[in-house]
Amino acid sequence: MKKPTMLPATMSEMWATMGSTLASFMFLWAIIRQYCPYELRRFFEKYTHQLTGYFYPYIRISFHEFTGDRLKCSEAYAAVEAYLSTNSSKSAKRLKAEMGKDSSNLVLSMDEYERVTDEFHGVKVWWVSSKVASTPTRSMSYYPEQEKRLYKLTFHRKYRQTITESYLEHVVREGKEIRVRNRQRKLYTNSPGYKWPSYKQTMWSHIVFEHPATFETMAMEPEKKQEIIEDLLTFSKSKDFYKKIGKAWKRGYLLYGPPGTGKSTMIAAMANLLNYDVYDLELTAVKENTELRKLLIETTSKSIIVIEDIDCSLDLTGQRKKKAEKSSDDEIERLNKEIAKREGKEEGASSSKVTLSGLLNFIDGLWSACGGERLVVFTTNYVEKLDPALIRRGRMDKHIELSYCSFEGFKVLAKNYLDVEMHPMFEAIKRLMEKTKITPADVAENLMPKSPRDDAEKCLSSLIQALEEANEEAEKKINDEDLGENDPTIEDSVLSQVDKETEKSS
Ligand SMILES: Nc1ncnc2c1ncn2[C@@H]1O[C@H](COP(=O)(O)OP(=O)(O)OP(=O)(O)O)[C@@H](O)[C@H]1O
Ligand SMILES: [Mg+2]
Repeated sequence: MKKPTMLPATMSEMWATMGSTLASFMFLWAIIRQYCPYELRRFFEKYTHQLTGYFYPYIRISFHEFTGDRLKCSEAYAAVEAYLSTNSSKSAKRLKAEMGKDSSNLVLSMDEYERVTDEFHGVKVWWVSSKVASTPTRSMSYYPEQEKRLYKLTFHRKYRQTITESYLEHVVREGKEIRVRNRQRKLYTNSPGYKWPSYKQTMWSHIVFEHPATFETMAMEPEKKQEIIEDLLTFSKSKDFYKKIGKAWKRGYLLYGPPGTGKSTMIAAMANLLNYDVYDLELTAVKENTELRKLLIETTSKSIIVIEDIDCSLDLTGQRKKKAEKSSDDEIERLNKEIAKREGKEEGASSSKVTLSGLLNFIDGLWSACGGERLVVFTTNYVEKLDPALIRRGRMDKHIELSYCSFEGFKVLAKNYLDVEMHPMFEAIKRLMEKTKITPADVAENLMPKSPRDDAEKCLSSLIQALEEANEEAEKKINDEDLGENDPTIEDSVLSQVDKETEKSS
């Protein structure tokens, strides 16, 4: 017969014994930690882990924020973060709030060291967000300790298969969808003030990308516009095709043309069409090739990497030119160097050591394949100055010329700026445009109403006036050139002007 009164006594005795055993063990462990040599401690730790693993029926999976020695933000971590942002906001008690897409909604996610439970097909799991201090690797040992964030997933070992085979896939899939839904597109730039590797977690700084340009608002020939749109859309849907042909999923565009013809505007329109982020790479702020590679690795998928005015960014021009191929460009360069010398700047004083081969590697080297789904866009005003190696197909797959405004282009601008599709003044504008070069930027400026009283007619006549002036100026220039060709006094006057300015400033 059972003695019911005995049970509580036995239980309490048992707890008491267990408590004191635990306390003794912890005391012993504290002594071991303090006095034992490192190897012996490792030995104890190893066997303690094995022992707890034997009795403790739970499995834990960690999702670290960075993979590959802090090289890249882990996609799994980002997916888990997004998944938990929706699923934890109902149950977590401490939440973080961030702005969501279009700055119109707040996105909540669990705060550090917060714990939430989730259920999947009747299986209960626990998620904890945590932080660990990471000791810097030997190469980075002069940098202070950094914190690494991670999520830990805990579940009973009998559900190992369900969790690893179905639940994790479900988390990543949903997380990615949520990320796309909440994503605010970003405009990144590499800030020149930081040294690599910096205390910051990433080499890019960003703001929300909010440029309103679209292909609809761009002034260019309709067929050319359609061709570019189709090219971009085909690229974005060709994941399997690129895999089949064994090519990294990326495409290079070279946009060239005079200033104010819409190169930068087109990049914004591309980003808006494809819903991509933009990485505006300031090449002159990059110290060396390794830094360039690091920047590349940190870019994410679905993005456009932009290098504007590539001819000005680096001395990439003429490196492979033969000496015999001297052109008038070389003459201009010589003049520029002379001016720089007189202004007290040393020749080639640029602090950037990025080389042409470093840049070529950036575009299509082995590292360029990481990330996938990316456009690389170069812009230049002087396409003929670029090294052919840089712009050959495969690197810059599509060359797009943006040129002076055509009548078709003007009609798009007139519709955008004035809501006018037909007007009797169009005929005169068409005639003038056929013989005068005017950039879309200049047309746009003239069509812009300058006061509330400015109507379509006022703006159109201002454009006609601008066109007539440009026409006169062009004719005058031609006449002057005929008269003063190869005038050596021009060079002298430029240099003496610089001399005067340098004297003044000193
Ligand atoms: N093709 C175009 N369609 C519509 N607007 C244009 C176009 N080209 C220029 N613009 C207008 O002119 C302004 C300047 O254009 P943008 O900055 O794109 O020129 P760019 O070719 O990048 O010049 P740069 O070579 O000097 O960088 C833009 O703000 C835009 O409003
Ligand atoms: Mg530009």
